[in-house]
Parts: sequence; structure tokens; C-alpha cells
Amino acid sequence: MVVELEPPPSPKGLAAAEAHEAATRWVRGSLSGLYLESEGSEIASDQFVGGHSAAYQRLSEFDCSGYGSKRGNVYPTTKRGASRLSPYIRHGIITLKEVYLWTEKHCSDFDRDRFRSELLWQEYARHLYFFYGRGLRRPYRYRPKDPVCSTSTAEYFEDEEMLCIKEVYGELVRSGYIVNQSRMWLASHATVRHRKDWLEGEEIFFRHLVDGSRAANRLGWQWVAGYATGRPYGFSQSQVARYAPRLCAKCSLKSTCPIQFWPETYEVVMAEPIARYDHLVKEMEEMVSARVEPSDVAWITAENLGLYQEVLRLPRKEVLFIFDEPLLRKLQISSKRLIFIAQTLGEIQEYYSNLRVFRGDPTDLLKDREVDTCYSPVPLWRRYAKSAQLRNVYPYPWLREPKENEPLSSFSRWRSYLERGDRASRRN
Ligand SMILES: Cc1cc2nc3c(=O)[nH]c(=O)nc-3n(C[C@H](O)[C@H](O)[C@H](O)COP(=O)(O)OP(=O)(O)OC[C@H]3O[C@@H](n4cnc5c(N)ncnc54)[C@H](O)[C@@H]3O)c2cc1C
Repeated sequence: MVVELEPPPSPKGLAAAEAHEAATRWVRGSLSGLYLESEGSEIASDQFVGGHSAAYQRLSEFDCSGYGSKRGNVYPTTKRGASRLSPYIRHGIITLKEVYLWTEKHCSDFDRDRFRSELLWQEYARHLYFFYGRGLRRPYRYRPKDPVCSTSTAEYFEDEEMLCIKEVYGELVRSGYIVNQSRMWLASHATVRHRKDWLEGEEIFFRHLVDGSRAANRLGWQWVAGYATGRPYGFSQSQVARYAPRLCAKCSLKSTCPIQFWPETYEVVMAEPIARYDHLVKEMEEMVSARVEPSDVAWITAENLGLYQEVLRLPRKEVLFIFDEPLLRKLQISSKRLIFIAQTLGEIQEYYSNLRVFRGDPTDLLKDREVDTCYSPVPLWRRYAKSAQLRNVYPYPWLREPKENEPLSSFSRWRSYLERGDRASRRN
């Protein structure tokens, strides 16, 4: 069954607390049963307000100077150098290309290279997910020689007295955001030191992160656990001393720190190959190039919530967004993310009063309507697209278009391949 909802309120012009309150009320009233927290315990991220205006404000306030040296800093938060753009990038509110081009004028050479390299990591993750899809649940290059142990999800990160783990995990649950360094701490502590199953940790991250994406999250966990490179990433007190220098002094375990030394890592062996779908490049190209008379209905998704995306440029009778009820019921992600998406839709509605918001199974709604939409490089989108009556599919805003047979075995190989391509096109 598909139910039409009142569109969410716009956060524009509101103080963060008011915007959160309004969106929280909307989420409680419209999406009950579809998120982790119980009714009345919904939380908005204390770091992010959704929407286009908030994204561009964040970008304009981001000071790139010192990014290269400060990006890893965890605490105090005032010493951090990370941009906190990830939820906006993840939902296509701002594209990787826009941010990449922005660095041209706003960063020194050193910081620009570092920042662009991280944007490319995001693009690399998207390519991996595009080509391997759900296969990325399996180790994609290496795996531990001996099996990992399983644990109850409830105690995955919570059985720790260590302040470094407690603080960053608390921040993840409260804010839906932690810096890359803290993500590596948690992932390494669980998988490399305690040999816990990475898929459980990946799921917890996915539930809480406002930027949660299967692409970057699975790559991040696989990378830390050593499945991407064959070298598990060790976490010990030395990283805490470097990136959160005052934390250990406040920890009850300061004289008995259990991670004083590097963890013993495991032996890795080559993993069984997982299926790679290179034919998707052709399929995508065919989908996006076959233009017909535009539909008067546009369908937007959580991968592409940009205000100026191509599919919104033509006048339409209706713009549809569907909260995927079967999926959300199963995932039980935190209300932090739904509040963020609701705020983003609220702002879209200010510009497109023909926005209609639904909850239900997207296939039920899409099978009876001819729609135009934007391509999304995620398996579920392809499933819905196949069941829908699609008319025009607009290109996904890749930073680099995927190509058949591009080398994805490591980030550095993939990056060198891109650079060779750039040099060749400059010569021609
Ligand atoms: C275990 C683990 C899980 C992760 N899960 C996610 C996830 O679900 N979603 C997600 O977007 N990122 C994920 N990352 C990557 C990275 O941690 C975040 O993108 C980054 O911390 C976001 O913060 P920022 O915008 O302040 O980053 P900045 O340092 O300011 O970087 C700018 C942008 O570059 C991209 N980026 C930076 N680092 C990485 C990286 N290592 N991999 C991919 N993209 C990167 C992001 O789009 C980010 O917004 C994960 C990393 C690890 C180790």
C-alpha cells in the first residue's frame, strides 16, 4: 500500500533547533515504525541540518587551509580539519564535482591535493559499488585465514570502558557523524583486535551515520579489516595520543590501557573472486542516452536530492519522492537520517510546490506512472527502475564516468589509471 504524506516543513530561515523540532514532529507523524528509535525518542543530528542552503553554507564556511594536516584530528573538536560535507555529498545535495571544482580557488596546492584525494576515494567507493553491488558484502580481495567470531550487535561497541571508544561511539549515536580517524578506530578495534564480524559493525555504522552509504561504508570497513589491501589497519594508544591528545588523561584505564600496544593482526589470504558487472556501463549509457518526450512527472531519490539537478530543470506536473517502506522497516536506520532527508525535502518543496511525498513500496507507485528520473548507481534503484515506466533517465553526476574494465583492485591503481587518461586527453 502506498500512502501520500503531507510534505515536510522547510528548514530554511529557521534556527537549527527549530528546524529539528519541526522535522522531528513530521518524521514522528509520518514515518512511524520505520526507524530505530521508539516514538518520542527520535533525535536530530546535532551536527547537520538537511537541505541545499545548509549544504552551501557549510561549503562556504569550510576553511581548507591546513586540511592536509588537520583532517585526522578527533578531539578537541575545535582542532578538526574535516569539512563535514559528507551527508550532503552522500545524498547528492551537493555533487562531488562541485566540491572538486570549488577547491581550485579555495585551497593551497598541498591541501587541494589531499582534499581532492578524499573526494576521489568517495568516487572510487561509488565505482566499486556500481560494479560489484551487493557482492561487496563479501571480502573483495583478501580475507582472514581463520574465521572471525560473531557477537551480539547490542554489545558490538558498547562493552568498552575505554574512553576513546566510548566517546567516538557516543558521538556516532548522537550526531550521526564521526571523522574518518574515529571510524578507523572503531572498525579496527572491533575487527582487527577483537576479530568481530565486520558486517555487524558496518550495519551499526549504516544505521547511525547521516552520511551512511553502502559504497563508502563497505569500502571503509573492508579497508580497515585488511580485505582491500591485505594489510589490516592496527589501532593502538598512539593514535589516541596523536589525534585526541587529552583523552587518555581522563580515561579510567589510563594506567592500564588495554591498547597500549599494536594488536596482533591475522594472516590474510586471497578471497574468492566476487562477480563484477561490467555490462552495467553499457546498460547505463543506453538508459541515459535514449531521450524521448519528457514525462510531466519527475521521480527523485535519496541518492539525488540536489535542488538544481537536471531532472528538476523542466517544468513538471509532479515531483515524486517515496520513502521506501519495506526497505526502511527492515533497515531500522536512525531518525537522524530521516530528519535530515525530511529537511532536505522540505526545502525542495519550497521551490517545487508540486513535490508529492509518499511512503510505501516504490514499485507499487512507479508501475502506473511514466516518470523521468536520474540514474543511481545502486542495485535497488536498478531494481525499481526495471519495474517502473521510465521515460527519460538523466545522467548520474559522476566525478569520473565509469568505464568497462577499469582497474579497481586498489585505489592507487585506479587513481593512476585516471591520471594516465587525463594526460592522454591533454595531449590530444
Ligand atoms: C569504517 C569506515 C566507514 C565509513 N563509512 C562511510 C559512509 O558510510 N559514508 C561516507 O560518505 N563515508 C564513509 N567513510 C569515509 C569517510 O570516513 C567519510 O567520508 C568522512 O569521514 C566524512 O567526513 P567529512 O565530510 O568531514 O570528510 P572530509 O575529510 O572533509 O572529506 C571530504 C569528502 O571526501 C569524501 N571522503 C573523505 N574520506 C573518505 C574515505 N575514506 N572514503 C570515501 N570517501 C571519503 C567524503 O565524501 C567527504 O565528505 C567511512 C570510512 C571508514 C573508515
